[in-house]
Amino acid sequence: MSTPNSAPVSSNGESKELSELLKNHFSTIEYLSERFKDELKNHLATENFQADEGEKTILLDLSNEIAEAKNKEDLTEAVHSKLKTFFKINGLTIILPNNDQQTYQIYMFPQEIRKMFRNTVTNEKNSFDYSELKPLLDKLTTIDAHVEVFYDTSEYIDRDPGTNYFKHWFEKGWEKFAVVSLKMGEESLGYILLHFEKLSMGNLRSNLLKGISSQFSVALSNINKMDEALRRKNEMELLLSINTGIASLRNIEELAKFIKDRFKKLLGCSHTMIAVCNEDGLTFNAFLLDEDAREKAQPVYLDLKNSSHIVNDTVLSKTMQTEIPLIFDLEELSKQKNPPLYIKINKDLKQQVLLTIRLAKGDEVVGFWLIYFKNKDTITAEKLKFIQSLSHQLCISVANILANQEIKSREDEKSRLLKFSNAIAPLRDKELLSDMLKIQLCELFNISDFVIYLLSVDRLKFLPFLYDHDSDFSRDPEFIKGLDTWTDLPDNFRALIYAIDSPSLSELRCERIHQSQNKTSERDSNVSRYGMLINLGIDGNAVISFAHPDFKQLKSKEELLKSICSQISVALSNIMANEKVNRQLIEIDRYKKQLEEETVYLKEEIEVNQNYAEIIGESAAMQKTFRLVAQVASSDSTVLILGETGTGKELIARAIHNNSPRKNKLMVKVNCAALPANLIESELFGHEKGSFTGATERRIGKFELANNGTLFLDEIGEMPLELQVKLLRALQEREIERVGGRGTIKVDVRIIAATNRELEKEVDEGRFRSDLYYRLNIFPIYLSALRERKEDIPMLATHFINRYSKKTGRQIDTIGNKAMQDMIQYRWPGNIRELEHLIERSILLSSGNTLKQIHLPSGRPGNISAVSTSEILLKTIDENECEHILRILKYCNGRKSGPGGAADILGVPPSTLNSKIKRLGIKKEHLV
Ligand SMILES: Nc1ncnc2c1ncn2[C@@H]1O[C@H](COP(=O)(O)OP(=O)(O)OP(=O)(O)O)[C@@H](O)[C@H]1O
Repeated sequence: MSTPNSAPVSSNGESKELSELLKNHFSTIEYLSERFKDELKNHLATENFQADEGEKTILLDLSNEIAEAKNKEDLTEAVHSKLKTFFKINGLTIILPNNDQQTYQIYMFPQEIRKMFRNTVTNEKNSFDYSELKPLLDKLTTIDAHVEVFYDTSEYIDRDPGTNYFKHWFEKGWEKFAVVSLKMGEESLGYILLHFEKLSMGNLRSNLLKGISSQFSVALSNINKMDEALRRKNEMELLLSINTGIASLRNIEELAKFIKDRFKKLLGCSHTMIAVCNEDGLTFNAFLLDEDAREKAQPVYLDLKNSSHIVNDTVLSKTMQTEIPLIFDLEELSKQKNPPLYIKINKDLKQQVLLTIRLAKGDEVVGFWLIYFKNKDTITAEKLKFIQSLSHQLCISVANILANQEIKSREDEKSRLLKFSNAIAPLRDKELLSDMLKIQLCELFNISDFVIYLLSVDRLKFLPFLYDHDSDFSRDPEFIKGLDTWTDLPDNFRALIYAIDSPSLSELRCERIHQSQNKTSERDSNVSRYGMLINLGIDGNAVISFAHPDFKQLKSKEELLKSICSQISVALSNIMANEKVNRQLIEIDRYKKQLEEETVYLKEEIEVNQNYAEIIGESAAMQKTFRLVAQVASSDSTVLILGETGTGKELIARAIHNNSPRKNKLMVKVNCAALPANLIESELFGHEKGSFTGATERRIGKFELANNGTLFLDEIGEMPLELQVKLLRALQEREIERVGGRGTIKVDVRIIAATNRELEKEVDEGRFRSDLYYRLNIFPIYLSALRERKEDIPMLATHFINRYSKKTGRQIDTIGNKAMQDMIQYRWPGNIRELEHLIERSILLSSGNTLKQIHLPSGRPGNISAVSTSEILLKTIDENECEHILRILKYCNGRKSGPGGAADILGVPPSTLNSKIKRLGIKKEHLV
């Protein structure tokens, strides 16, 4: 027959074997029953004792009754009735050893006696120490029992303080007792105590007593066997049901419920705990804690669960060495210095005994089962055996659950990694990646903030690359300043970086890089910084630094963190590659735009050069101008060209540029009057993408475009005051800042400015900054109005007739006298531009080879010049200009643009005319 140890029920696959086993048990019980009667008879027949016929009859009679006995109670009743008849005993007690063979139990009383004592004495749980009866039992052993020896009950009263049985007997008047030893071979099965009142003491007739003892012993032995078989059967059944139940458990909660529902009552324990050894083999973690204990011992109890404990204590190290359950006295254990938490908690919970058993798969110790009892007596040898059997089932269940947990956590980890990867893979923008990393890292690791630093190849410098935009340090000016700058690593941080050769979690407790991060950590002293190296392949390395309140918790997720860092590495490499491509695209785009703009300028230049190839003028004023141009051209000096509109300021500016060392670079023109005030800054200095509404792309400004060339600021007098400051700064610093840009850009530009305004007057009236005026007025060139150098008119007229004849395909060789006279008399408020335009127009309207008529404004030649000199002297240039524009507007019926429109006649672009109308305050009503 198998024992629970030799046939542990370990899996469903073995249940067939169990059924077989149970069948065997049943047949054993039946077989034993049948054998019992035969054995008794044989025993009597083979026993070599002298008995008379009467005794034999009694014995056979008893034998029959005993044979009918199904259990110990029946047996007791049978023996009692016979002994009462033959030996006139007053009472009978049967003492049986407990399984430990160390203690005994007054196991059975006949019913009659129980009634007699009104059930004040029972046969339940009344073990007493062997030592109390030792002298008596020793004597019995030596004299082999079957004797007529009477003992005084009174002598044993004091030896039995726990149960007081002897006291009861004595008080009943049973002053003597005799002992009959029950034996099977060498095995002691127990004793029968026969109680007598002194007077009724009779002859014990030892042969008969010996026969009864033998019969009783055989019967008891068989009943014991039957009981054992039954016990094993029950145990097997229980194990089978536990096996079936436990095999289906998939998680800790189910196991906890199973233990509570199935084991606790069975074992009679208060609560249990399962501890699982960690991979290091030196520590364990509470795997399953009984909720009954949890309710009583919060929150210390949770500490037990959330932290690792050392296996090498007095209890668990012993438990580890053996497969049998061990029993510890909690009182004793708690006396040791710094007892483990699981001992302390349970001592406080008033537990008396700790029973431990290891949970092992072969030689591998998976963990421990700790069972707490309030009372030591509840633990019986059967329970110990049973617990040992259960431990195998439990170990399998725990191993299954751990394996499930492992599979689940791997699956979780995989799906987290997948989720993380899906979340960051499509991101090509640093800001978006930073925000996504913050969300993901928070969710996965509960981090407070993070920064990713790129490390230079020599690991001597670092650059903050991605960071948590919500963190305190992201607002720290020191941190912001370092964002675009490679900075030397602090010594302590460098040492740490050198120490990390592969990605692993490191504490950065003393190695914080930025002061602001220190501040964050100091404010919340529970938060420390940690770091991990990120391998970027050919791009070198980076370090992720983050704040976290719990190193242990973080450490437990180190593997996941490593995987995440690998993913981050891919994302960083993508971003860096993307940034590189973007930078190159921007650069290409910039070159493209520059080329486009340069092409436009070159085209203009070709066109303008055709116009400006020849500067006509023989007058003294023009000769003076030519000299000045020659003087200043070769230098880098700023030139200020003054003169009425159309006097040739731009022409002179180009002449200066074309004769300067910068002639192979661009001369870029900015018409300060033609641009809305809010766009001039962007026009001059450029802008970054998104710096203002409409700035959909980054654009370089005229300053950058004119780099190494000349910037011609036409109509400088129209520049708004607020921009004059910025212009002045650019001229002084020789560097500009794009609108919305972060840094400054060095430029090497020669400035030529022009205006038809009297700048000094503008300065006096506060419309022009004096400092800018002085900055510009380094080399002034004044161009006289055409009316002041009328001697140039014939040459200019001839020049323009030639140009426009060719252009229009007309063959005009000469100009009629009248037309020439008209032109000389005319005042030319629009100066040479007006002359040029009138000639072009007149050519178009003429016929024949001679230009006979010049179509002067108002159609009345010379009428404009018919004003008196005194009238002219009393007017300012602005008043004069205002009047002239008004006159032309009226002439054109208010039409400003298009051929024959006011701008066309005045020889200015419509935008210039508009700004002049605005500046001079000309309104529609003035035209009436
Ligand atoms: N001395 C000159 N010889 C030939 N053409 C001239 C001369 N001066 C001016 N022009 C012509 O007159 C026109 C106007 O000249 P320009 O644009 O240089 O004048 P401006 O003073 O800059 O005018 P505004 O102040 O309105 O900008 C141009 O077509 C230019 O070629």
